[in-house]
Amino acid sequence: MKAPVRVAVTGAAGQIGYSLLFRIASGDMLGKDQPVILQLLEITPALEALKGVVMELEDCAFPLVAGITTSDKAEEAFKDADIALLVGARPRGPGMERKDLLEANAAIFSAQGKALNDAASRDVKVLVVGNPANTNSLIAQRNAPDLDPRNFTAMTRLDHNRAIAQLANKTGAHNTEIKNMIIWGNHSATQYPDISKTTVKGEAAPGLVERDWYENDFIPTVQQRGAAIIKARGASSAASAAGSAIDHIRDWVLGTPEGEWTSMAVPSDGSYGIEKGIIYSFPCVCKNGDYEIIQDLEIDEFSREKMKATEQELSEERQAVEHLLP
Ligand SMILES: NC(=O)c1ccc[n+]([C@@H]2O[C@H](COP(=O)([O-])OP(=O)(O)OC[C@H]3O[C@@H](n4cnc5c(N)ncnc54)[C@H](O)[C@@H]3O)[C@@H](O)[C@H]2O)c1
Ligand SMILES: O=C(O)C[C@H](O)C(=O)O
Repeated sequence: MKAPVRVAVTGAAGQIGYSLLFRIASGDMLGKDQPVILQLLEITPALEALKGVVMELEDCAFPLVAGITTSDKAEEAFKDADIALLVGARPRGPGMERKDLLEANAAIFSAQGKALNDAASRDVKVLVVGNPANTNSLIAQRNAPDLDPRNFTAMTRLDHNRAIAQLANKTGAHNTEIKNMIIWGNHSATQYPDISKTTVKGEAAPGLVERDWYENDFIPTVQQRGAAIIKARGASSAASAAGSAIDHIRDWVLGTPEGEWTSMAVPSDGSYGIEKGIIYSFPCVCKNGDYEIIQDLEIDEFSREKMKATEQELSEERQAVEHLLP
């Protein structure tokens, strides 16, 4: 039996939490042979609701759950955490952009960055889901100077999966027959879903769809999918967001499939001329518990412009929270 992995989840009584926890507990994230200890963080008024979620987790009698703790103190929830899923934050409502949440949510991520710095495992892998995810991840990272800055990531896997689903619908292929999608940049309406390197059943995707569909249907649909779900559901995506968080961590820990990449928002190292330090989504491969940005992909003028626009937005977000970046 493997030693249990400590997984901290914030916002554990929220809508994403309600889907995410059960999938982690069932082994979807770290494997069916990997026991987990769930360390759940909520704000004090939500602890009662969290108690109910824990009762349900207990009632599933999951073989892989080696322990569950709850707390309203970040240092307690992050104690020795190997993985931290930072979900707890305010979601947007209709008519809002994700960056409208920056002010409301930024304080959460500076406090949680400090708590991770003080309490988590020195190798903790951090995924920020709470919006605006990329810049919240930057805030947490900069408040955790003793941790590896590369281990602070944000989620664009949902956008990646959405893009695959759109292209699968259009081409009549199955999701699994679509490889090497790319989401560049911010988890926002400026993100750039790029199919220029994507294959569908081994064939280059750009040759299979009309350019007009790609530019005027596919790209805006993926960019606006979060808003479309809020409009239809009256609440932001939850089960699909949880599923993508599972995919992001699973690939990071257990590796991406041979010959394929995924999209992860990670600290830019200057690859593709993107400003160093911002948390920007790149095509990444994962191996041995680490990720690497795919290098040397050819970038045409159309792509360059779109990559720059989303970089620009992230630079502006960074400037807006400068006072929270020690
Ligand atoms: N990156 C993505 O792709 C993606 C996708 C979907 C949602 N989101 C974002 O995820 C976040 C959570 O969404 P949700 O639908 O679960 O929201 P929700 O309101 O249902 O749940 C959020 C939970 O976080 C808790 N919380 C608030 N402040 C906290 C703190 N300081 N510490 C711990 N917990 C805290 C709340 O009490 C609540 O239970 C939102 O910001 C949403 O916009 C991101
Ligand atoms: O769109 C939102 O505000 C929620 C989430 O970021 C999403 O993409 O579904």
